[in-house]
Amino acid sequence: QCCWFVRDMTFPDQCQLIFLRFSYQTAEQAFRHILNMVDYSKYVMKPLLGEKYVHSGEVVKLPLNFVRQLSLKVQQERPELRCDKVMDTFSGCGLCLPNLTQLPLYHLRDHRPPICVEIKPKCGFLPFSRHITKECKRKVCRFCMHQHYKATNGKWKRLSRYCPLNLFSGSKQRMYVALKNLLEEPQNNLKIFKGGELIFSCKDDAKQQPELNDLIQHLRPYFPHSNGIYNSQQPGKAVLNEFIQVICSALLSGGDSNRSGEPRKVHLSESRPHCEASPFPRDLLRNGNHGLPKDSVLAKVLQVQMLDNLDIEGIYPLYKRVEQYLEEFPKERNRLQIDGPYNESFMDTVKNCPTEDDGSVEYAVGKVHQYRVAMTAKDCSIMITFAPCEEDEEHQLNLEKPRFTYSISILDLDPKPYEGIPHQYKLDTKIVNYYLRSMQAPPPSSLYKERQECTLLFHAV
Ligand SMILES: O=P(O)(O)O[C@@H]1[C@@H](OP(=O)(O)O)[C@H](OP(=O)(O)O)[C@H](O)[C@H](OP(=O)(O)O)[C@H]1OP(=O)(O)O
Ligand SMILES: Nc1ncnc2c1ncn2[C@@H]1O[C@H](COP(=O)(O)OP(=O)(O)OP(=O)(O)O)[C@@H](O)[C@H]1O
Repeated sequence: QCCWFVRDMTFPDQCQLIFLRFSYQTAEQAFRHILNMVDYSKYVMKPLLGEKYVHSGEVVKLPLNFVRQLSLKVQQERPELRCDKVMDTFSGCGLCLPNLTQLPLYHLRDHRPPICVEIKPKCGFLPFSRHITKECKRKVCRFCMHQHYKATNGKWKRLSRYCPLNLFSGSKQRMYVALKNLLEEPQNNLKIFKGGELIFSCKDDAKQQPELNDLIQHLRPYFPHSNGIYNSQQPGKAVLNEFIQVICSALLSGGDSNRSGEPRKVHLSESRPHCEASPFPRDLLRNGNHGLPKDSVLAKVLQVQMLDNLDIEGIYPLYKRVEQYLEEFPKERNRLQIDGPYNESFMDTVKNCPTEDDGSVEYAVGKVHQYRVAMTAKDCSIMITFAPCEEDEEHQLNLEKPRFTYSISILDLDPKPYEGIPHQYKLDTKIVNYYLRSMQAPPPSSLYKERQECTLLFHAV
């Protein structure tokens, strides 16, 4: 089943679209831009992240009258946070994608529609570049530092306890904590859909808290045995426990097994594996070096994020080298593929960039390309869609009970603009400075949502 799709909304119908919000001088330019996006997804992100996770979509032409009507409808229903965004109603170009909140070929054998969990995990490692000048960047992750800046500038009213390093740790306990923290304070990092309809996300009114009890009611039919067998005092919590475990299993599944049947693990991070801003018992952190299964969606995303091995502090001088060169030789912009095309040759530069700086513009361009690709992976989302399945179905999550069929995709794989690098450099400084300042005067505890006691219950998975 597909639907008309426009950013934060879904419209049940026959097909699915995302409209661009950029404004162009000509429809031709808009068409070329959207084609560029599809090529980037197809020739760069898909080979890096894996065929099975990426859906590149198809550029389509639409009647302008239809686009205008749709734009009016969207504008009325847009969440307040996104009211600064507008749809392109002039070019008539759109991107047609499968509806990832539904399962392909899932015909409602069961009365329970698919549940889809969308996670925007953000950067899952601590930078290890020698170019870093602020020591705190080696100890506290960008997401946790950024929370303080976002709270100060009013993007969010409360701080999130979610830490990407816990999610990407490969440790079930730390992943559990990360997902629990996302449920407590979803911000723009967690959305949940049921049958394609959004049922859980951050509230439009940032002061309001998302309703966990409503979510539990939605999920209860999917985990019927949690209602009584264990934890009979708190069946709601048992439902959430099981739900989190299903998400963890999906995030760790990869289908790649060595001879013993255990998934092969990769240890990607060269930096310390935990963030000092995320309180987690030391003994649990010491308890084994987990790593992620090689083909898991988290390993794929982290691997691409780590193409940023110089950090913005190392990239900015290289960007300036490129800028200086382009000032002298403006026609070289095309040869160096600064604005695409995103094809095999662009991908070659990303993959085969030398490790040592030889002072050339080619080295600088290669590192800048790698950085931009890593930025896409730091801002993408993962969608896990699952539904109850029958015993003999493929792609089952390896849980004793209940059984789910599932599909995992990575979305929002737009190229990040080359011109955005100076902004990234300034933002990095601001984030660090706000963090250091807020550490001198620690934030009032009211900035955090009150902690709810939540028992960790583990099943064999
Ligand atoms: O810079 P960040 O880490 O704040 O990420 C931006 C996101 O903010 P977040 O921190 O996830 O709330 C930001 O998310 P929102 O639109 O604010 O939900 C965008 O994804 C932005 O990308 P773009 O500039 O629209 O292509 C993102 O910008 P990029 O840095 O990825 O270009
Ligand atoms: N193929 C899809 N199927 C179902 N829902 C989707 C699909 N693509 C996107 N969405 C939903 O729409 C939201 C916005 O999509 P997306 O982030 O790709 O748009 P964007 O314009 O690039 O946004 P941003 O400015 O935040 O990067 C996603 O967070 C997701 O909830």
